[in-house]
Amino acid sequence: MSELPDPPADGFCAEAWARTARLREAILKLPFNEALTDGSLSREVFAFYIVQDARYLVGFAQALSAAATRSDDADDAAFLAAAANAALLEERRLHAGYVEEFGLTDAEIAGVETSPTCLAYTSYLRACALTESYPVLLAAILPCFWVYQHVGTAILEATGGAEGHPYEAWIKTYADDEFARGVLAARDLVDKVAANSDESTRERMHEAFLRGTEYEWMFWDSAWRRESWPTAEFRDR
Ligand SMILES: Cc1ncc(CN)c(N)n1
Repeated sequence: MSELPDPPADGFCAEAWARTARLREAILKLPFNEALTDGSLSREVFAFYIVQDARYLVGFAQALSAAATRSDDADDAAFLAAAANAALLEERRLHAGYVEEFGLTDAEIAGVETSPTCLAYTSYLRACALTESYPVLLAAILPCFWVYQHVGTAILEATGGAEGHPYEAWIKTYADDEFARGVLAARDLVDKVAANSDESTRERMHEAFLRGTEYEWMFWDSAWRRESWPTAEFRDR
């Protein structure tokens, strides 16, 4: 691992991270992440997660693109637009590798309904993009970067480098220095925007950061349960 600069010890992000410590601990202890760590996670559950996540990434990239259009700083807009591009191309390429490895057909993927939690999380990000201020939108997006880096790094450490692990590519993507640099850049941007916001906006940013982190917990939990719509049996089509 190369040297990465230390993130600031104070500011919005440090406080948001401290306020969500218990939730993050709970994320690492989720059955999905424990099974991902010890390699026992079934292909069926991981495949379900991959299909949902590919759909999630479209909503995430739309929120990032919306944030890019709302930034009046050219460098920040370029960072957000590049992050949207990376979510749509690089992360979805990772998914495509698993789709090929598992031999999932287009028909099988199309047959998996978008889960209530996946729809709720992407709808939340899209709603923030449409109705919230730029600082609150950025705070809602940040857990998508930061929590994944945290989980990827924790699993890499727990597996002693993930060599030969069944989910090695996934673990290494999110524990990678390049991904960590993106997280640091996102944190710098959020800290800068928060420092220029008033107190009530900063409080709304904390609420959005918490909500995004809660959705991260829910996303892994819903994948573990292969969540479906409890109302599906009442549909007339
Ligand atoms: C649900 C979710 N959250 C975050 C990430 C990392 N971009 C992701 N792939 N999926």
